[in-house]
Amino acid sequence: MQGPYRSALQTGYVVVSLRSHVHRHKSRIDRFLAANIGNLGTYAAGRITITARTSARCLRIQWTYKLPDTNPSPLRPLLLAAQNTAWASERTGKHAILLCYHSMSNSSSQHSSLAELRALSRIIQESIDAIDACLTTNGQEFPSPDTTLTMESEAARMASDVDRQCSLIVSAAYQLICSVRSPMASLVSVATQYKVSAALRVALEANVVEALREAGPKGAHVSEIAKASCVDPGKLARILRLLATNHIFVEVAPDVFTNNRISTAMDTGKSIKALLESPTTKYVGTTGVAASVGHITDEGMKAAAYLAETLLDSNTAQSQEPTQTALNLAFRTDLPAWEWLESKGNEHRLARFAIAMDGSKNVAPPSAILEGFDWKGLKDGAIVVDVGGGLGSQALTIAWNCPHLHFVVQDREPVVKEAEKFWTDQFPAALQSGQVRLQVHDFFTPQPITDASVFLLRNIIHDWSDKYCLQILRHLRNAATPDTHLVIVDSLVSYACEDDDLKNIPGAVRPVPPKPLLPNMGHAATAAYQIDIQMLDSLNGKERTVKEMNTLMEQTGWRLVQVHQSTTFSTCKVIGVPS
Ligand SMILES: C[S@@+](CC[C@H](N)C(=O)[O-])C[C@H]1O[C@@H](n2cnc3c(N)ncnc32)[C@H](O)[C@@H]1O
Repeated sequence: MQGPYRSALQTGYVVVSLRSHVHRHKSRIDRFLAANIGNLGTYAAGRITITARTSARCLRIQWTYKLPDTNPSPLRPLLLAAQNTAWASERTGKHAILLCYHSMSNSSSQHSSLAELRALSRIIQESIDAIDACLTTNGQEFPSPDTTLTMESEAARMASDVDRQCSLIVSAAYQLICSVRSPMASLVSVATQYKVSAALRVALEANVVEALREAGPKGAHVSEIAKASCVDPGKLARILRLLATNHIFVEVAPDVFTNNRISTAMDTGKSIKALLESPTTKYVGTTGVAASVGHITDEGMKAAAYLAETLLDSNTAQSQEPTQTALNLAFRTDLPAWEWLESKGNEHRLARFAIAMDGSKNVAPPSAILEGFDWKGLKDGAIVVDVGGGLGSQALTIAWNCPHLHFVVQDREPVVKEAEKFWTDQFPAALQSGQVRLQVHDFFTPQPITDASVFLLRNIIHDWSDKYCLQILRHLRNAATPDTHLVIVDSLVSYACEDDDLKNIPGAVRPVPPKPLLPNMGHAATAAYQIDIQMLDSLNGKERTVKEMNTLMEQTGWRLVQVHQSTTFSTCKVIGVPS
């Protein structure tokens, strides 16, 4: 045994340190591994495979690996293959030095938890390096948190490679926080999160973002900001301080606040004068982000407050009915959420919800609806029915990109009225030419379009319990031709553990994130699980797993043929054909 190996073994580590090309040392490493550790891995100049072992006490391998100039992605196979392995890389010029720690079965728990912290921090570092490489290649800048948000300036973050690395960072960073913060502090932090939500709604309704925009880059004292509403300045300062402490707004001097990138995401773009003159049209003509924040922090949060009462009451615990939800309890109504939204006194909520739904397309890249299904490959004049299409914003994106298709956007009567205004504003020619038709239709009744090429259901299935989804899907199946495709667009939720059962469904398996991240990407995926609870508390609906979608299809005469996975909210696709 040569020097460094022997001394490392004596201290509980094996160190293979190679400062030049790996392949030159292959036979030496293989001999060493065979003699000391067994068949741990094979090496080649451009490719490294590690097989996880449980019998090794502890292995640390350090070697140089020649990287392409810009992209460190060849490191990924190593990451995926090295089960139970925390890893990291540092880029040094054209070479990366990888450190790979193989957990020891007899290592102390204190040591392994520190190794986990290091592993998480390395994932963050590696992802930043990868973002750096992508942006350099694309000639883009990463958007600074201190700048004002525009959709164009988000383009760099939305590029799929960058988006994936950002998700890894979010997942690792939150796991790191939960690992280092005291458990009591973590629980209290989570239990009091609703205070942040409540404060956010105050800032939204008090027109703070718009007041700060008008104040300019130096910001404004809270006594000025408070003039955009009737909120007491002293109380508003406390609201804004809580938000600034959570990186929404910046307190630049005592009681003086400015906008930042996150706060400007809910800028309606309107003047304070216009907002005060016409508060009911606040969200009209906006991106929908402010409307979403309003919807979630108003009826969403109030409904969630009654979740335990609903789930633990034996009268409602097993219910699949949209009239026996936490929202029903919170707002003391017997109406399902859709009818409640349409009832007198809720006009502002209905309008806000429609705009929020339309704006949800901005959370994902605009092209998200176009991915995972071959819209362009549909024949000339093929009919796409956007079932429960809301204003029809998905149909609009497809129509812009596929002028050879025809569309029928169906919804409830009050929504269709809103949709008429939307299309008249956005794409009047499509209405005039008949390329797009708006149709009042209740999807619990027989489907009138019997020659559709596609039935599109975006954010519909998640609104309903199984009992009702079966009715919707059966009506569509009865109206389908043998060539009709069913395209369900929703957020597919994964288990928070590994799931080997998906391998037989094309497209269903998601890339496995590096350990020790959770297999479902943890905090980076949390929005889907939060929306799942929103579906539960307001509709008795749910976000589903691939298997749950498959079961619904099997029971209604559809056969699941393809899944298109995505980590962004409401952009997964489950595609079926008549069975
Ligand atoms: C969550 S929104 C989704 C809207 C649209 N698909 C989208 O992705 O933007 C659900 C839609 O279902 C509609 N809806 C609810 N019940 C319905 C019914 N019985 N028949 C038709 N549409 C209905 C609602 O009015 C609402 O527009």
